[in-house]
Amino acid sequence: MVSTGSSAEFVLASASPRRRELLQQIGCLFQVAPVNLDETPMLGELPEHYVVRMALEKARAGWNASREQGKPVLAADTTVVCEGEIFGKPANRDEALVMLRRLSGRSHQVLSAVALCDASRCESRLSETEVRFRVIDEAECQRYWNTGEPADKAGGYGIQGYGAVFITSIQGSYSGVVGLPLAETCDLLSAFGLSWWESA
Ligand SMILES: Cc1cn([C@H]2C[C@H](O)[C@@H](COP(=O)(O)OP(=O)(O)OP(=O)(O)O)O2)c(=O)[nH]c1=O
Repeated sequence: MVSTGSSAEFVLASASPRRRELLQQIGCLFQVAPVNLDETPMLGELPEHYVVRMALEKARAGWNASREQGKPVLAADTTVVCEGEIFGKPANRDEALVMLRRLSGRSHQVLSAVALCDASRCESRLSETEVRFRVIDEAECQRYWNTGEPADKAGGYGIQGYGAVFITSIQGSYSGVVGLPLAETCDLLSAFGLSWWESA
């Protein structure tokens, strides 16, 4: 449950409703305090490096903003990788349509990193999932944009929404594609002595 005050075991440094819902799904007690960072990849940065760096930077920024509470801070980053190229959240309709056309009829990877920081350390875990799209035609790309779903999602689609109709196979972590890989997240929480469904 999202809790306020002393019952929260950690802080989630994220504005993503998906990350909140996934943590609620496994019974975590946490509070939410989003951070705002520049998410531009560095020139030539490898996708794996980028996504882990972003998750660690968000968790560190969250820790710095709330350190007086002394609670560990969890953060995550999700990116779509198509033919080696990083697809973040589309800036506008045209960018979303370019992404959807590129994803059509081929496989891509979804990388999700989760990071946890406290006073003494910051650690991260990385999840990689292979997702295959069927062919999507131009009219479908445009109709999909009009649903409003692509705008705030890496790669311009949501597996948990209408976007599911494009997906013919997935190998890896469903929760990782949605934005927070739960097996890796629980491993990280355990490493810091934090619980999940025991608190439900
Ligand atoms: C591929 C995919 C991404 N997404 C979302 C998860 C993330 O919220 C978003 C990727 O952007 P992120 O930059 O990882 O996260 P965010 O900006 O939404 O939130 P914050 O940085 O505050 O934690 O895309 C889905 O919801 N479904 C999907 O199928």
